[in-house]
Amino acid sequence: MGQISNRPPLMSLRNVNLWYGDKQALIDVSFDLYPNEILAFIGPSGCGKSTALKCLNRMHDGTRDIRLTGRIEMDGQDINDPCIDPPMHRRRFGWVAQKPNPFPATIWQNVAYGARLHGLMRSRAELEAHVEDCLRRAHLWDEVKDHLHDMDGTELSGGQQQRLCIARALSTQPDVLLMDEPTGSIDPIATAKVEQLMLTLKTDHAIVVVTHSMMEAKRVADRVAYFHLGRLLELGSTDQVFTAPRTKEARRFVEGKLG
Ligand SMILES: Nc1ncnc2c1ncn2[C@@H]1O[C@H](COP(=O)(O)OP(=O)(O)OP(=O)(O)O)[C@@H](O)[C@H]1O
Repeated sequence: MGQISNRPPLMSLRNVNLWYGDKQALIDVSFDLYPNEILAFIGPSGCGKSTALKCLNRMHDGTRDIRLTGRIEMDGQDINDPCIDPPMHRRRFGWVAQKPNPFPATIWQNVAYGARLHGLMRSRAELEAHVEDCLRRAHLWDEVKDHLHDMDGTELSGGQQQRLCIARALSTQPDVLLMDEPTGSIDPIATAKVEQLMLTLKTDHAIVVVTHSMMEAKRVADRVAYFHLGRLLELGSTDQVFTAPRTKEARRFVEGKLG
């Protein structure tokens, strides 16, 4: 499945099937996720990209009428094993949604929340330094440093809000960032900033990004997974999937003939 480094995979999915009630949304999906890579999920609407993303951090837990078979491992351990504590598992992931969704709270509180919830910092001074570090890593510090406590996250521009959400996602010191169309509702300049940020963040995190933008996948992804009607039809280097797709469905999609 297109190993990209000598390091073992951080996550492995094997023969994963998922049903919403009677409807099967994922069919026999297998792939590995490596540390420090950006893996993009592409494919037509409704093909299972977001569903696959949510399997990684067990975001489906608690959703009614869902059934999952197959095996999902992280660091070699079955993530759905009863001995895994779901909140502890979820802490290893940062989630960034399409629409920026900061909490209706100050910029500082938005970023401090995750670290506080999980008791990650030992003192107020450590927490202050951590909030600054997350905001710097999200390329937002210089724009907000004078308004950490007197401005709500919701008062920032759309692009700034999305970088705030990324800073918030970094707060729990995740191994993996899951991004569901992170530039889908921001303007081109803000998009360029978020894409640049993703390329910086992969030095410390694996990133899985769902995108409808072929250009974005080409600009940021190391590997691309093409989903089609619930199946992962093709997985390869970004260059291979875009220049020499192996399946006719992926070829039609990257040529813009299948939406
Ligand atoms: N909570 C749910 N309950 C029932 N069916 C669902 C649910 N979520 C998704 N589905 C269905 O599962 C299939 C896969 O949906 P999913 O959102 O994963 O696709 P996607 O590739 O991310 O789509 P898009 O690109 O439009 O966001 C679709 O047919 C969708 O209607």
